[in-house]
Formats: sequence, C-alpha cells, structure tokens
Amino acid sequence: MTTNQLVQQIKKKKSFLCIGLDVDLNKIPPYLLKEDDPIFAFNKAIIDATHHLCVAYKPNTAFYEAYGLKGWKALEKTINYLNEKHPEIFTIADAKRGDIGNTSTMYAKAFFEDLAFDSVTVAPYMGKDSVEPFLAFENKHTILLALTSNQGAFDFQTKTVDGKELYKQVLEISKSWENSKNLMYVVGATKAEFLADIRQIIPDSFLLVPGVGAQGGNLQDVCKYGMNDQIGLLVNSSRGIIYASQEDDFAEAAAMKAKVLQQQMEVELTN
Ligand SMILES: O=c1ccn([C@@H]2O[C@H](COP(=O)(O)O)[C@@H](O)[C@H]2O)c(=O)[nH]1
Repeated sequence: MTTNQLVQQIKKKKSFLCIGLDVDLNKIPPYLLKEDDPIFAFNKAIIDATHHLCVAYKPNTAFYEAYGLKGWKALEKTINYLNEKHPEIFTIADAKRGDIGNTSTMYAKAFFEDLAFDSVTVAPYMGKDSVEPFLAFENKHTILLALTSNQGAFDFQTKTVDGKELYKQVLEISKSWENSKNLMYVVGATKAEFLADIRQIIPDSFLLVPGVGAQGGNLQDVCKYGMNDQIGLLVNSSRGIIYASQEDDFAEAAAMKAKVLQQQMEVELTN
C-alpha cells in the first residue's frame, strides 16, 4: 500500500487507529481454546468487529513466536485473512528486526514477500547497511524505532552523542539513506513532549505511535504536536482494545473501545 492510499483511508474512515493484535492465550475467553487455532479465531473475531473503525492492524510477532510453529501459522492465517478480506487495511509486522545486510534481506523477504505485510518495524542500532535492505522493497514501509514508549528509551535514545540526542541522529541520518521515502518512524505516545522537535526534523514522515491506553499516553497531546497536513500518524492500542473484556463478549467490547478512540480521532481530524 502506498502512503497516499493510507492517507485516503484515514480520511474516509475518519480514523488513524492501529489495533495491536498481541494475543496472549492466558487472556482470551476460555471457550476459544477449544478451537483448532485459538489465536486465529480470536484475531478473526477482533478484525470482524473492528475493521470499520481502524486503518491498520499490528500483530507483534513476539506473541506468535512464543507459541512456536502454531503461533507462526496463526500469524500467517491472520495476515492472509487481512489481505484477502480487507486489502485496504495497512498491516504492520511489529518484529523489530535489523542485522547485517544479507540477513536483513532475508528478514525483509520473510515479512514483505512470504507474509506480505505492508510494513515491518526495524531497529536502527546496526546502521545504514542493516536498514537499506528493507528500504529496497517498493511500496513497502520500514518503520524505524526512533524514540520508544518505554522508560528504557532514556538509557540511550535521549543521550547526547556528538552534540545531539541519539534519537535525533537516527532521524536525521536515516533521511539520507537510499529509498528513505519508504521510512516511517516509531515514536511512543508517552513521549508526546518530544514530538514538536521530531516534526522539525521529519515534517512529512508517517509516525507509528504506540503507548495510548495501557501505557498511559495521551491521544490529544500526540495529535497536537505530531499531526502534519497529511495527518502523518498511526496511533496504536493493543491491550486497551483487544482485552476490553475477557468474556464471551470480547469482540463487541473491543469494538466499543475502538469506537471511543475513533471518535476522539474524528474530533482531532476536524480541528
Ligand atoms: O516504543 C514502542 C514500540 C513498540 N511497542 C509495541 O506496541 C504495542 C503496545 O501495546 P499496548 O498493549 O497498547 O501497550 C506492543 O506490541 C509493544 O511491543 C511499544 O509499546 N512501544
């Protein structure tokens, strides 16, 4: 999917919500555990109930890898279901990959070709030659970790290196990489006060913003400092939506939580 198509979807749905599919078998309704593939059954119910309220889904691959082959199969079924039923929806493999060049190429093939995701999250720490193999894929997006939502972001990302904070170096230097038009960036909703500075460096890039809901980030602050004239935001909530209820009504409860966020986003889009 191109960035323009994503912007059109945001305008059409009046939503820049991304729903995180972080499935924990200890948190899903017990009756689903009797299904052949409980993870996919859970995801399908969530997608069926919420697809009209969001523009993106983000399975975090850790929640699938933790269940071995069955987990990976469930991830494959989930992305195939999304691509077949809802090709207009932007898909994010939150895998946080990145390695020496030939290995990164294999990671990119895994997520862009085999699983056919629109995007994958990548760590910038190994530098240009670890990220450019992802950027080489046309109409696919590499979402680089810039300033993450967790407390540990202050351990390295905000430290000054050569007179500038490391996360700012990541933003500035990555702009010069080949095919940098295919870059988006992760900025945590819990770091909204940094967004004005970030927009000075990357005014036009899309940001994936996790951390509203369970981590306490504030949607209004994110919009105030992070939105650009093409919206430029995908705001993610995972646990706050998919575990709104752990009873049989989980899908309806998820839709209600997603609706609340979508309505707040609609207000922000009309402001
Ligand atoms: O900086 C980051 C980068 C990624 N994440 C991921 O987003 C979701 C957030 O889940 P919630 O349940 O809405 O807190 C999860 O998959 C994280 O691994 C992040 O939180 N922060």
